[in-house]
Amino acid sequence: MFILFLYLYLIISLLGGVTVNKTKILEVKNISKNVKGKKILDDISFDLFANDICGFLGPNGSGKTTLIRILTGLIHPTKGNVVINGTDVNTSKRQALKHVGAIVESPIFFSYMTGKQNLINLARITSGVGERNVKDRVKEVLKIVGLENRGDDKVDSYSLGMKQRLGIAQALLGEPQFIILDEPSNGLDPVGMKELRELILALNRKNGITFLISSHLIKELEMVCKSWVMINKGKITWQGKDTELGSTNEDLEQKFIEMMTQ
Ligand SMILES: Nc1ncnc2c1ncn2[C@@H]1O[C@H](COP(=O)(O)OP(=O)(O)OP(=O)(O)O)[C@@H](O)[C@H]1O
Repeated sequence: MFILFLYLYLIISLLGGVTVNKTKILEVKNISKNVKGKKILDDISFDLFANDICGFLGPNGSGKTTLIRILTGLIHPTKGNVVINGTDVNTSKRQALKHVGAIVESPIFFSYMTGKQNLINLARITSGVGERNVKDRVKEVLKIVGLENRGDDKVDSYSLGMKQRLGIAQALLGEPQFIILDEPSNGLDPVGMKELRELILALNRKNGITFLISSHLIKELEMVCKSWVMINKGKITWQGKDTELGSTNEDLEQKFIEMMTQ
């Protein structure tokens, strides 16, 4: 009898463990956005759980950047709520975004300064890293993104891929649990895309960082993403996990094509 109870206890504990890992990082609840009488987002809802890498896929003009601007508190939704780590972005923006790093559109740097100087200035203004720790943290993030040997060079000598990695270094300054990237590989060559992909996968695996990555390029996302939210004309057309797709990449492409022709 005791063994049976022990067995049941172990099963319940294990199930409990699974539930703990299912921490909700992001809740997008019935978001709509109207601009100048035009409905740009229409009742968008989805959740994102810890340790996921979610591909936010949609054709040009489908509303991806608008939603990301809402998630990062840059604009308000017309209706609905965004909750990050249990805190509403609309009512407590600072708290909600405390452990969120984001690159919305292209990261902006002063090109006449070095990568290191840019990061030091940003860390002082935005990251909440104490002055004594700023230089150490900057050194750390430059190493994580593979720019430790280029930190003393001016940003205008960087390739686009390096600028994008510097953008991720910037997003990492505040030790985020969740990173939002809007079209991160825009304009990158295959080498830059590969480096970015490897960086995202490493940050997810080693540091447990959750990602939401928007793009209109399936090929770019399919090698890193574990779940998907697809939108077209401001509405979700499909959302699900990799495991819900078949074993081939064509399944995802097929979903995207079906979505485009709806
Ligand atoms: N401030 C604005 N005023 C008017 N229209 C806007 C505004 N912001 C966005 N839109 C329109 O909303 C739609 C969605 O734009 P959004 O930039 O969110 O799409 P997207 O999916 O990010 O596109 P892309 O992949 O081309 O970056 C577009 O038709 C765009 O023209």
